[in-house]
This record gives sequence, structure tokens and C-alpha cells, in this order.
Amino acid sequence: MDILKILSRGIKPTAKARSSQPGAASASLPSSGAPSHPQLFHDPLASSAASRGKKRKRRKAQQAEEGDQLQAEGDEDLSDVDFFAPPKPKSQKTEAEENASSKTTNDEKKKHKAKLLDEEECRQVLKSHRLKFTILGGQHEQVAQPEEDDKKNKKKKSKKDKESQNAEKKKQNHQLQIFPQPLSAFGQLKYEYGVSPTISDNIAQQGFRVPTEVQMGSLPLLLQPATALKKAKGVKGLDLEKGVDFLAVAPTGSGKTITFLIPAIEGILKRRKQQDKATEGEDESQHEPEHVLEAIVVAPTRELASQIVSEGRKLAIGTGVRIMLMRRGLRLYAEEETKATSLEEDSDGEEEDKKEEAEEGSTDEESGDEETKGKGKSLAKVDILVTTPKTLLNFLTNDGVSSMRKILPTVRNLILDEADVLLDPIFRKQTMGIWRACANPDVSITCWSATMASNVEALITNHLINRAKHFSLPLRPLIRLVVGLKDTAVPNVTHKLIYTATEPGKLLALRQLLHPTDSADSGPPLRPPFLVFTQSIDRAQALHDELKYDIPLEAGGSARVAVLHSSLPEKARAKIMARFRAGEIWVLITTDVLARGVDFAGVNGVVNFDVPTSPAAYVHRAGRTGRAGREGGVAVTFYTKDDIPFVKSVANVIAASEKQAGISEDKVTVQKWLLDALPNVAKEDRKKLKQRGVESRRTGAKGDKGGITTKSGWERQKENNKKGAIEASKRRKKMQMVEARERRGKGEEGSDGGEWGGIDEIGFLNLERLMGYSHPPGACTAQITVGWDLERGRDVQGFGLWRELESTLMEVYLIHERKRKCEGNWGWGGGVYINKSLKVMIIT
Ligand SMILES: Nc1ncnc2c1ncn2[C@@H]1O[C@H](COP(=O)(O)OP(=O)(O)OP(=O)(O)O)[C@@H](O)[C@H]1O
Repeated sequence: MDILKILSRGIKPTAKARSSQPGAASASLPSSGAPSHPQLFHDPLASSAASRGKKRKRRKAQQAEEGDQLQAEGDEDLSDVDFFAPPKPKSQKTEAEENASSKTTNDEKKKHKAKLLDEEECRQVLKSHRLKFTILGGQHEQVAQPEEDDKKNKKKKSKKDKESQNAEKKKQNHQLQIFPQPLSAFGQLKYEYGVSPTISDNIAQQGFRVPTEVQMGSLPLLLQPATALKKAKGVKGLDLEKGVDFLAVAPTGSGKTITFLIPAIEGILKRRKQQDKATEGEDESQHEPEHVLEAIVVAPTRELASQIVSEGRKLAIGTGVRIMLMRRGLRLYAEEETKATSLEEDSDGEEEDKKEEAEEGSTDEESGDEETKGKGKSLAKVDILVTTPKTLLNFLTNDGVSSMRKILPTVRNLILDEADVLLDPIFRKQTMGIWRACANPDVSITCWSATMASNVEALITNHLINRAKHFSLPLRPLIRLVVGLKDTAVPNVTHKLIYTATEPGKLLALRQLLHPTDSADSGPPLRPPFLVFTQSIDRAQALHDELKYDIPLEAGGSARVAVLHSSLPEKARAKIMARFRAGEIWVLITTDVLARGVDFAGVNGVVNFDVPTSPAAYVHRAGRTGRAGREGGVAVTFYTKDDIPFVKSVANVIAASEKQAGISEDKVTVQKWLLDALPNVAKEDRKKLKQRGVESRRTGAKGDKGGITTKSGWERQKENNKKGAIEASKRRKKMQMVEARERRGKGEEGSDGGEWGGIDEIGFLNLERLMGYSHPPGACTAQITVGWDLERGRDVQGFGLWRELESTLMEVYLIHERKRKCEGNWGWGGGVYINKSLKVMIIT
């Protein structure tokens, strides 16, 4: 009987329903490598009630059409390529060819240099792609100031006043929303927004043809805010001279990485161009561009940081922009911090005190540093630095703990990838430390994530306001873009929530996913490669030990299953990542270290072996599949009795994601009755869960309550009993030894001053006087524990005892000429005691 069938009865859709879902066996999987349409939302512009129900179908049809188009384009491109043909020299081009190519360039230019859309058109397009822009705090508030003041003067507010105030607030909120120009094609970057042709070519080289929603919305605003907002009506008072600060909340796998890298690279190229113009004719011989650290990308894990570096390098080919990963020992251009340039939170007096203390106590270190500077390596040639918060902060402070000592005055662009986690208490101090070290008043910040809590938004807004005050500069607008529904999982992934009751039930369920007995009826089809997430490192390791022999030898055996977590050395982690990307590893067991940002294009699924500790964690874990619009990804979550108090927040995310995807009520994963039945999660519990995970799993080690093991309860009980018996026996022997010693000390009967007396009788080893242990005469097996206090009789008696014992045993053997088996377990314990077991078996 299929236990899972019973456990998940009621939430599992019928086989027929499943076959129509994206995860069905017939559907293409992320690993199939088929071209996908990267856009997730493409609602029809007309939004009548009748058309709403057909949206998804229509979108799919549209996507299929566009996908075919992409496929056709791709095929066309390939058929044109002759890999062995010599490159065509430019001069050999015929006049006709030249004319044709210039005509196409002009056509292209015309096509992409389309006139700017008016605000209503922008509104329509943005709406159909579910893009919502809002101005947070900043200048918008300043514009609204006079009205606010008027209101403050009114002492008593009647009901009518309140109503009018609410209406006013609504109006204001409405005004907060803006409608910038969307990017309809990558070609516009070059022709409309002045992006370098090299970058444009590099984008095309990577096969990106259609911009994703986040790219549509963000790139115009980040590259040329004035052009992007030219037709927007409500932003007349905004000062866009110095650009904007930006916050993007967009689905996982929607291409946020290139969205922040393109403006960063382009910004560097533009500044170089301006510098070249300014210094024209000064030093003609100097062609090598000067590398100045202008942008910093901060990411929470090393894996993500390395990935950003490789994405960036692909985009920067031929531009001369250098992108590097921060590592220990790398020397950057940094200045020692001075009071005048340092920026501390206004409210943070504690920080200020600590800073002063650190400054007082660190003079020695500083002078030491000066020395190393003299001897040291030359400055790293880098334009864009990608780092984890800790690595860079260690460089800035020398130890990562004391307050800031160095600043990075040349940085003009700070990018926080996975900003919500970087500004979460775990990383907050480090990230804020880096932000403060970017002492250039013009530095802009862009924050990116698939999830963003409102307190994080408030933190960013407040810090920007403080910065503007500190530098006495006008506040730059902070614009937020939300793609789709905030804090929900990607709509193109199938979600499954499976109740397994107990921990062993999870293992059973996972094995069923690995080896489905009946593909039509044993849960969602989950094909390797897939990721398995656990709550802790111990559990990841234990699960790996359990699963590593589950793949048959003929299919690659244990090499197909691997574990990756932060306790592994960096090199080992990098190797596992490379093997997983290469398809050598099929099942990668991991912790939340791989939950964010890491892009494995062909991952077919994600298994939450342990329930994620927050809704955001679910969104990110599930987002490791279904990247760049790929269909067929599956996210499976197991939950046990212990998880029931917390599982509602995950269920809510799944419900919201499915609603966003337009899945009809009869096909949803989390039925309404289940959602109603699950208990609400209290705020305190939510906080505790986020910090500590599910308590019963914290022990982690194999065999513990929270451990992962297939041993039955009976087997574990038997093992525990055995362990208990051994412990008790040890305790008893120790007690006997102590008593015997006491007796010897008192000079009681039988004591001869601790001297070895040899064997009294055959088969009876009388060691009582020495060790306080005797054995009944005539037994075939004697278990002797030798305990000797070396402090009392160190040299003679300690070593003498062993020698005597050995020779005595020889005697036993010689006298009786019988077979015997002797197992010795010798050793020293702590330098004070010899306390070991010697087992002598005399076989008669
Ligand atoms: N316009 C595009 N068309 C097709 N693929 C794209 C496009 N832009 C980016 N991609 C690809 O989409 C994948 C996901 O991109 P990326 O890692 O930047 O996503 P992300 O939004 O940062 O995800 P996460 O939130 O998980 O960090 C990458 O493999 C990237 O190469």
C-alpha cells in the first residue's frame, strides 16, 4: 500500500488534472534545454471581465507563438554559421552587401528609435506585464510638504475632516505611482538609451532576445532616468540629475543579475569616455584604461558572488571593464577614515562610542599596516568588485569587528543583491558598514531581491534621508519596482505540499520521488537533477549518508548524490557546484546556503525535506527551478506533525503563487479546507522559527530525535539499551575500584601493599588486590579491568603490572596447552590512569 497515497489524500489532483499541469511527464522540463520565453506575465491589454478567465490560456498561446519564433530565429542563426569558413575580410564585401547591411542597421535604428510612449500607453504596457513603480519617501514627500503642514495646523479633526484626509492620502498614494517608459526590446538599449554597442552585442551573444519584466522596467530608469520619465506627468518636481536610488522586487530567475550589471558597466564606460574627452591630447600613448573601483556588488554567499562575477565578465567582454571577486589579501584603493568623511547613523550613539574606542585602541595596528603597505602587493586593478559582506568588511576594518577604519571614496554604485537578507539582522551590521564606507556623496544604491520586507524598505529610506542630511545634498528619488505579486513564488512552478507525519516518513517519500514505482500515481514527477534542502548542516550530512547508495551503480552510484554546505572548504564547494552544473551530480543535498540567487538553469525540481523557516525562504528555495520562464519545475515540501504549527505561512505563499499563475480552484495544491484547517502562526513563533528552525530538529546528529535515519524505533531502542548497559557496567567497575583502593588505604585484610601476586588458581585471575575486581573460579571467560593510579605507583607498579599480566597469561597457556583467544585493548588515559579492558577467553 502506498502510504503517501493515504497521507496526501485530498490534496493530490487527479492523474488527469496532473497531466495537464506543467510538471506532467509529457511537458518539457527545465533540463530539456528547450528555449523558454523569459517573460512571466503578458496579460492582454483589454481587461474586461470575460477576458480575464482566458488570460493564462492566451498568454500561453502567445508565449508558444513567440517561443516558436525564437526557435525559428535560433535555427536560422545556426544554419547560417559555417564553423570552418575563414572569416570574411571586410574589404571583400560587395557594394550590394555593404548597402544591404547599412540599410538593415538604419532600419534597426528606426525600429528601435521609436518615439517615446505617452503616459497612458506606458500605463497599459506596464500593467500588462504587472510592473508597478512607486516613489518611496524622498522628494515626493518634499513636494507634498505644504499640504501636510496645513493639516498639522488644524487642531480638532471632525469626522468629515478625517474622511477628506483619507481621500487626500489615497490621492497621494495614487500620485506615488509612476509610469516610466518600458524597454520593449534589447535593441532600444543601444539606440534609445545610448548603451555601448559592445555591451549590446554581448547581450545578444548570450542569446537574450526578449527582455524580462524586471529588465523592461529597470533598465530605462537606471540608464537614463530623465528619458524614462520624460512623459510621466506626476514627477515634475523630481531632481533626476544625479540618477535614482532603486529597489526592485522581482521573481526568482527573472534576470536581475544582468539588470544591475548593465548600468554598472555602462556607467563606468561613460565616465571613462568623459575623462578621455577632458584629457584629450594630453597623453596619447596611454591606451590602457585606468581601473578605478567604481561599483561594488554585495551578495550573501560566495557561490552567488562567483556567479555574478562570471555573468558580469560575459557582459563586459571587449569593454575593458574588470570585474573581480573579493578575496582575502586583495588590496583595493581605500583611504583611512577621517571624522569629516565618516557617516554614522544619527541615532546610533552606541556605534559612535565603539568607533572612538576602536580608534583609540588601534593605533599600533595602523602603523603596522603602513609597513605592509610599503612592502605589500600593488593595488588590484578592478572596476567592479563582487563580494560577500564579511570579506569586504574584514578588509575595511582589518578584523571585521572594530568600527570602520577605511573608506572607499571612488565607489559610485553600491548594489545589494538579495538585499532583504543583507539587511536582515544576520548581515545588517556588515552591509551597513560597507554602505557607510562608500563615502562618495554621489554614491547611488540599488537593491534587488524576490522578496522584500517593509522594515527593510524603511531602513533603506531612512538611511538615504540621513545620508542626504549628512552631506547636505538634495535627496535623490528612491523608486521601487514590484513585478507581479510581492513576495510570491514564480508562477511557472508546480507546488506540492506533502504530509509525511514523521521524520522516517520523509525519507520514504523522498525515496519514492527518486524511484517512482508508478509514474502516473506516486506523487509529482520529479526528475533529476534536483536540489534537496534541509534545516541544518548536520541534517544535510545525515541525509547524504542515507541517500548516497540509492542510485544504482550502473547509473553512477554514490557519485550522483552530493552534499554542499558552508562547513565544507571553499574548493570542495566550488567543485561540487561545477559538477552539479555539468550534470554529473543528480541530487544535491544542501542547506539554505544555496537557497538564494544561485542559478542552475536545468534544475527540474526542489525538495524542501525540512520546511523552510520563513515564507521568503520558501520563495527563494522554490525559485531554484523554473529559471528564466522555464516550465516544468516542481517544488515539493514535506511536513510532519512537528511542522503543523508553522506550515500555514508556506501554504499561504503557495496559494498566492497559484492564484497569480491563474490556476483554477479545483487544481490548486493547497485546497481551501486545508488552508482553513492549518493554525495561524503567531508572530513570536514566526520569529523563533526564522532564527532557530524547527526545535525538534535542532539536535541533528544521526540517531538523535531530530536526526535522519532509516533505523526502526525497535532497532534504535536495542542500540540504546546496549549503550546503557555498557555505561552502567563501566560505572559499576569504577565504583568497585574506588572501594578497593579505599580498603587498601585502610590496610584491610587481603591487602599486601599493592604488589602483584600472580595467578592463584587456574582460570581464576586474582587481581582483586590490585584492581578491586575478582572473577569466580572455573569460568571459561574472564573479563578483567585493569585500573591503576599512576600517581600512586607510577613506574614500577604501572609498567610492572602489564608485564606481569602478559607473562601470567602466557603461563596459563603453557600450563594447560589449550587454545585461547586473547583480545587486548591497551592504552593510556589522560596521563594519570590506565583504565582499560582486557578480555581473556579460554576455550576448553
Ligand atoms: N532576457 C533574458 N532572456 C533569457 N534568459 C535570461 C534573460 N535575462 C537573464 N536570463 C537568464 O535567466 C537566468 C536567471 O537569471 P538571474 O540569475 O539573473 O535571475 P535572478 O532574478 O537574479 O534570480 P534570483 O532571484 O534567484 O537571484 C540566468 O540563467 C540568465 O542567464
